[in-house]
Amino acid sequence: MDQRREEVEELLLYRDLVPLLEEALGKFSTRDTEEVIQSVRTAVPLSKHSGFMLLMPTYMEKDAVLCTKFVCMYKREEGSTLPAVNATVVLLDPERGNVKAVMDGEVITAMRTAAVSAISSKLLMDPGAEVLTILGTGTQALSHYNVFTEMFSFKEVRVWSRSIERAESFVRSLKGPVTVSSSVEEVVRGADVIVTVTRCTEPILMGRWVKPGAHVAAVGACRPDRRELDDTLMKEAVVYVDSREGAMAESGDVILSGAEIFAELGDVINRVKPALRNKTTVFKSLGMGIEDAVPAKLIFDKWKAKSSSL
Ligand SMILES: NC(=O)C1=CN([C@@H]2O[C@H](COP(=O)(O)OP(=O)(O)OC[C@H]3O[C@@H](n4cnc5c(N)ncnc54)[C@H](O)[C@@H]3O)[C@@H](O)[C@H]2O)C=CC1
Ligand SMILES: O=C(O)C1=NCCCC1
Repeated sequence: MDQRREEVEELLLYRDLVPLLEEALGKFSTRDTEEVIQSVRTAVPLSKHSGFMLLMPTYMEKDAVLCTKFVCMYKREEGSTLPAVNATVVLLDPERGNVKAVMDGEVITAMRTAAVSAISSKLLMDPGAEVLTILGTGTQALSHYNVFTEMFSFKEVRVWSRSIERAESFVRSLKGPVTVSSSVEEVVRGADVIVTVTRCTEPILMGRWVKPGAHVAAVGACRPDRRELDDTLMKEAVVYVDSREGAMAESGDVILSGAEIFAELGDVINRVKPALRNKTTVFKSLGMGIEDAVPAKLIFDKWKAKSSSL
């Protein structure tokens, strides 16, 4: 079965995905190999094309899910029409090893990443949070806007892009009211939740601008030499990650700042570590195979139910 983008879009809904991902993050953090086997992903450099291919195999024995994603990420010049991220998700039968489904991975990557950031915010933001800021105006910015406005009731949403024209054009594609700026400082001052979804390689978010007690979901800078956040923020905030091993291998913000990792999101879900909502918190997201395996099973099960009812 070959699931195209439109089909994935039709079958994958945040209201189904978010609780399943929360459960899966908890299972991952137990490190029980009967629940989840997922090593740090393999990164193959595509030097000629300024990119990487990431291979992300995952096995969830109890849930009978065997899955892998191939995702290629590239540095792109501004205005390039080529994709920055291109992904395919493959679901296999764990008993026989045959391929059950090949799915377009772009929507899965966009939605599951945003859903995990929303879970981090649900767990770690001030419950009275009113102001959301999104830094970036690409694919992830849109999926984050969609799930954050579906799950929470922010009074104000702000968006930043280096180009004010791009920010304005992004905002025109959204439903609700959003303010825009080309100054990072202006949009992050006073924000309760800040989402960083850029392809920058040097820090753009400075700790001195961040309101004490704010929550930052840091999604870009997924290579050991890339940054989105400065040392002040990384060292002053309480740092949560999706996977400790992943963050120590791949996150420039963690590795180069020398910041200490306090917990995985799954530790908070499992109540092994506290959610320090009154402190400034950073969730450093890198993405993990389990976050693709969960939506792949969900999409496949829904597709099967739909097909058998026809
Ligand atoms: N943590 C995770 O699970 C995942 C992380 N990512 C990462 O999230 C980031 C965003 O991904 P997409 O939205 O798919 O990319 P995109 O290309 O659609 O959007 C990137 C945004 O960053 C901006 N940008 C580019 N270079 C910049 C720079 N030097 N400084 C500031 N802004 C810059 C662009 O104008 C655009 O608004 C990327 O770094 C990507 O690698 C993507 C998928 C999953
Ligand atoms: O988890 C993923 O999928 C990705 N992570 C880092 C950037 C490319 C996609």
